[in-house]
Amino acid sequence: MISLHAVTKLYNEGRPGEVRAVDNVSLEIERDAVTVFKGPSGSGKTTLLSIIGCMARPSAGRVLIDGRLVSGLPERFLTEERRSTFGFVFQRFNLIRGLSLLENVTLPAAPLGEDPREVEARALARLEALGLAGKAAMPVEYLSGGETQRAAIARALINDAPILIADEPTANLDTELTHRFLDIVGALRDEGRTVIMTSHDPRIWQADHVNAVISMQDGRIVGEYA
Ligand SMILES: Nc1ncnc2c1ncn2[C@@H]1O[C@H](COP(=O)(O)OP(=O)(O)OP(=O)(O)O)[C@@H](O)[C@H]1O
Repeated sequence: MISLHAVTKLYNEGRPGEVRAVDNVSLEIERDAVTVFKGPSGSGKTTLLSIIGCMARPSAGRVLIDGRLVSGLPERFLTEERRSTFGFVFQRFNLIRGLSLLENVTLPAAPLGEDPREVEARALARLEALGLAGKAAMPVEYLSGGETQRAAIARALINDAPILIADEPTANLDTELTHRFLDIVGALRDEGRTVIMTSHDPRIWQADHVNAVISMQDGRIVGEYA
C-alpha cells in the first residue's frame, strides 16, 4: 500500500507566483493494482506522481510505501528508494541521443552490476513486446514520437521495478499500440507489480486492466472509483 497523508506541494513557496499544485491530498493506492489519475491540465497529476515516485518532496504531509515513511528520507536514501522501487515513464523522455535504442533501454540496469547479456536479452524481449525489436540498433533520435514513447516504456521496465510510474504513457499511441500497452500493464499487474499513471485518454480509464481511477482538480482529489 502507498499511503499519502495530507500531502501538499507548493512551488515558489512564499514568493510571488506561489502555486499550490497539490492541496492536502490523503489517499491510499493499492499494490498489485493499476491506478490512473485523470483531471484537467494543471490539476497536479504530474506533481503528485513525482512525489509518489520519490522524485520530489512534499511541502507538507507524509508518504509511506508499505508502511515505510519515504517523504522525510535524506537525499541519498531517497535516490536509493527511487532506483530500487520505481520505473518511470515521464512526459520528457530523457532518452540519450547518440546511443542506440537497445543501449538506452539497458542503461538503467548498469549500476546494478547484472550480467550484461541477461540485461540485453530482457531488453530485447521488452522491445519485442512493444513492437520495437527491429529498431534495437537505431540511434534514438531517429525514432518517431510513438516509438520514442514505447522506448521509454521499455526502459522503465528493464529493472523489473515493483512499481511502474507513467505520465501520459499513451499520448502519442494509436489504438492498436494503446491496447498493446494495456496488455503489458495487465501482465505486469498479474506478475504482482503496481502501475500508477496519469492519463487524459478515456480508453485507459475504461480499460479492464485498470483497477482505480482518481480524478483531480486544482490539486485536490474530487472523485475516485474502482
Ligand atoms: N516546477 C514548477 N514550478 C512552478 N510551478 C509548477 C512547476 N511544476 C508545475 N507547476 C504548476 O503546478 C500546477 C500543477 O502542475 P502539474 O504538472 O502537476 O499538472 P498536471 O495535472 O500534470 O498537468 P498536465 O495534464 O498538463 O500534465 C500547474 O499550475 C503548473 O503550472
